[in-house]
Amino acid sequence: MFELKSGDKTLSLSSPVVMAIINVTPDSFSDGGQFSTFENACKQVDKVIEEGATILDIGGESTRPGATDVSVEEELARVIPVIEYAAKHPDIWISIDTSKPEVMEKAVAAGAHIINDVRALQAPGAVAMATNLDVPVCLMHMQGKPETMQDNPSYDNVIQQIVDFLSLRIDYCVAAGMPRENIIIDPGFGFGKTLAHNYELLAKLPELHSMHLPVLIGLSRKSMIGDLLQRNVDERLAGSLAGAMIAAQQGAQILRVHDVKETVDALTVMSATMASLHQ
Ligand SMILES: Nc1nc2[nH]c(SCCc3ccc(S(N)(=O)=O)cc3)nc2c(=O)[nH]1
Repeated sequence: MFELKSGDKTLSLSSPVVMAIINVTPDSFSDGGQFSTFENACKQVDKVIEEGATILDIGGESTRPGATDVSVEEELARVIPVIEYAAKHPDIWISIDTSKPEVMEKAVAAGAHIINDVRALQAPGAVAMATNLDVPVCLMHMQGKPETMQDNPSYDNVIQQIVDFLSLRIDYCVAAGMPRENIIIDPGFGFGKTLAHNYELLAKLPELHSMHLPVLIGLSRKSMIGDLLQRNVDERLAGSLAGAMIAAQQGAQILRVHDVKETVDALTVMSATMASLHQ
């Protein structure tokens, strides 16, 4: 099965792992920026580690629909102190959610093990930087850009176009010298997709396995849950857990979530069930 290697660490992905969302942004869509202060972010780090998170995804730039860009300096000022704090925990894996090469470089120097780029390393210098850093990289599909991606998402064949985009990005990265084993793929729920596109994507996740790479998915508390259930962002736990379990059943290896404790419990029930098949 798949495993991630970063420095002298190895993470087995033989069963799904939980990636905890740590937003260090004042305008995060889900937590109303409550973690915009260093202290709150560190409290959240401690909480999700206690709850069983395997990876922390630390982000200083909100990429929710309508979000605007943040400067390199501002992004660094937000994320570096939190990465340094989290890196004190020996066993936790740390992912930096960024598209900027400078942030990637300083985040890895501060202790990050994985790069998570919602723009699939399309920024100038990003492929070279990620290749030189030689850490696992998540390449995600987004149609358009956060400011406008939800204005009118349209596809002829959503899953095929996502597979084609990711294949192109993978080929480009490998051609630049990145080991294919460093790559994680992600269809980008909510990044330029309608409600129908998101559910078709969830249903057809197995089609991503043709790429023989680990799959990361992030649907936690997103509009595909909220719009379907007509629920506010703080009432989307049950829907998010249902989506996470469907994704795990469909073979996703990394689940990016807000609600760690609940997702870990749900995954434990699922993994126990699957384990019984191998006895
Ligand atoms: N690899 C990876 N990284 C991620 N980082 C984020 S931040 C979420 C931004 C957002 C919020 C809300 C909606 S919506 N309109 O669907 O509710 C869309 C995007 N997400 C992901 C994801 O999925 N993968």
